[in-house]
Amino acid sequence: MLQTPDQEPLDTLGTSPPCWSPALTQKLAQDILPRYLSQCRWFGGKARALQKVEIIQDTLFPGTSVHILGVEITFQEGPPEHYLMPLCVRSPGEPREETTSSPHRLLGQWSDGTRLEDALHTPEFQAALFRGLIGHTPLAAPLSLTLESPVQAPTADLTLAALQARVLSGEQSNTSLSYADRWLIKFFRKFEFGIHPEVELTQHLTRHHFQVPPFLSALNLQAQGQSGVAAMLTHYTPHENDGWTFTLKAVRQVLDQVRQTRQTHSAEREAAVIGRSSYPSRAAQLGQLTARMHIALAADSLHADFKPQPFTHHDGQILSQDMQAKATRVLQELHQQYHQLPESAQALAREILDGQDHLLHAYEKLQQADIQCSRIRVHGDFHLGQTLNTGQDFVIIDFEGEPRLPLHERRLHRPALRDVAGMVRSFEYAASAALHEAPAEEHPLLAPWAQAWADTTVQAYLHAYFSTAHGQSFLPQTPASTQLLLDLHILDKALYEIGYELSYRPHLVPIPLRAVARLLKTI
Ligand SMILES: Nc1ncnc2c1ncn2[C@@H]1O[C@H](COP(=O)(O)OP(=O)(O)O)[C@@H](O)[C@H]1O
Ligand SMILES: O=P(O)(O)O[C@H]1O[C@H](CO)[C@@H](O[C@H]2O[C@H](CO)[C@@H](O)[C@H](O)[C@H]2O)[C@H](O)[C@H]1O
Repeated sequence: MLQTPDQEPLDTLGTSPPCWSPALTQKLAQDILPRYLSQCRWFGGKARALQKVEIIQDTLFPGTSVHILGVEITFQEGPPEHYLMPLCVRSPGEPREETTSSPHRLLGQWSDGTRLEDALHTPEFQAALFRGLIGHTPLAAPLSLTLESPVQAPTADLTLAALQARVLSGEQSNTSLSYADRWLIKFFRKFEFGIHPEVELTQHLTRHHFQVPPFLSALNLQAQGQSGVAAMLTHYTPHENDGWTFTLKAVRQVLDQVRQTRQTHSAEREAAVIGRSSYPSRAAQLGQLTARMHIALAADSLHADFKPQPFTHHDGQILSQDMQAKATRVLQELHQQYHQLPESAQALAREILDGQDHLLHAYEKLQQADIQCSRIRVHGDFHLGQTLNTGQDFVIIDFEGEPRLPLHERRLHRPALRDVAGMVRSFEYAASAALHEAPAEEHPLLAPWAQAWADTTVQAYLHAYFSTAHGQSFLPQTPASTQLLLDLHILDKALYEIGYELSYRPHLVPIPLRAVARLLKTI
C-alpha cells in the first residue's frame, strides 16, 4: 500500500514489489499528484480548480533511475500548465536526508518503507544532473546540452562539488541547487517549449560583463520536434543575503527604533531616523545598477532579439489593452476567490472590485499619450528578491520573467520603466510586510514611518536610476510621459501581485490588495 505524506491510506498497488511501473504512473496522475502539487511552493495553479493531471512524457535521466516526468495539468477553466518533476523510488535502506519528512520531497511510501521522492533532493540525481550540465556525462535524446564554454576548474573540484549539493530553501518558483557554493543549478519547474528568457538574458549579460552570475550551460528537453529548457548552470555568487532579506531587515530596524522611542512621525524626526540610515545609499546603488542593466540589455543593436525598437502610437494602444486584459483577469480571480479571503482582505477586495471601471479607464491614457522612447529587452520580473547583496554591491539574478506569462510574452521588448516599477513596488512591499508583522494596535504609530521609509527609498532609487540612464533612448522624452508610464506600470505590477499571491502565497494577498486600493485613489 502506498501512503501520501499526510498518511491517508490509498488504494493498494498490488502485491508486487514497489518499483516504477505503469500502475504507479497511473496512481500518480490520478491520486498522488493532485494532492501533492497543491503543497508545492513552485506550483502556480493553487487558485484554479484542477480538472486532470496527466503524465505526458517520461524521460530516464542517463546513468540514474530517475524519471523526469512531464506533467500536464488541465484546469476547469483556462489554458493547461506543464511542469517537470524528476522522481525516483528509493529503497528503505537508502539514507533519509534531514528533510525526508517534508511534503516537498516525499510523495509517498510503501508499507515496506520504500519511498517515492522528488529526485532533486536525492544525492544520486543531484550529482548526475551536475555532471550532465558540466558536460561530463553524455546526454541522449530527448535531452541535450547548450555549453557556453568548458567549466574552468580542476576535475577533482568538480567531482567533489557534484557530491556537495544543497537545495536552496526560501521563496522560490523553481528549485535551485548550490554545488559547494561555487556553482548553481536552477531546475525550472514550469516547462514550455521555446527560447527561455533566463538562459538568453543571463547569457547576453554574461557576454556584456554585467553583474550577473556568469552563465555556463543549459539542459534542453525535446518532444514533438520542439525544445525547451529544463535547467541552467551558472556560477554561484557568494552573498550576505538576498536584497529582499536585506531590505526587510532595514525597514524592521527603523520600525523597531520608532517602537522603542515611541516617536510619532514628523519631517524632522524622519530626517534623523531614516535620512541617517545607510539604506538610502544602497537603494541608490540599486538604481544605478538597474540603469546599467538596461544599458547592457540595449547594447546589441546587431542582434534582432536585443536591438531596441521604437515605442510607437500602436505600441501605446497594445500596452493599454494588454494591461486592461491582465487587470480584468486578475479582478475575475479576485472575485472568484472572494469568499476564501480573510474578512479584512474582503473589505479591500470589495473596494477594488467596486473601482474596476475607474481602474480600467486609467489605462486608456496610454492610448492618447505621446510617448517617445525605445522598447528594449527587460528583466521582466524585477524585485528585491532578484538581487543578491554581496555586502559592497548587488548582483542581479532570475531573468525568467513573470512565471504566470507564456514564454513568448516574457521575451517581448518592453518599456524599461516596467522593471523600475517592479523595484518601486518591491520597496513598498517591504515596508508593508514589515508594518504588518506588528500588532494592529501599533499601526497608528508605525504606519506613517513605514510609508516615509518607502517614499525616501523610492526617491533615492529613482534619482540614481534617472541620473545614470540620462540620455538613453529607452527613457521617455518628457517628464509627463515618464510619470504616466511609471505610474501605470506600478499599478500593473501591483495587480499582477494580487494574481501571483492568490496562486502561490494566498496568505500574502492583503499586501498587494492594500497597494491597489491606495493606487485607485491616485490614478
Ligand atoms: N547564482 C546564484 N548564486 C547564489 N545564490 C543564488 C544564485 N541564484 C539564485 N540564488 C539563490 O536562490 C534563490 C532563488 O533564486 P531565483 O533565481 O530567484 O529562483 P526562483 O525563480 O525559483 O525564484 C535566490 O534568492 C538566492 O538565494
Ligand atoms: O522570484 P520569482 O521569479 O519567483 O517571482 C515571483 O515571486 C516573488 C516572491 O518570491 C514575487 O514578488 C513579490 O513578493 C516579493 C516579496 O517576497 C516582493 O519583493 C515583490 O515586490 C513582489 O512582487 C514576484 O512578483 C513573483 O513573480
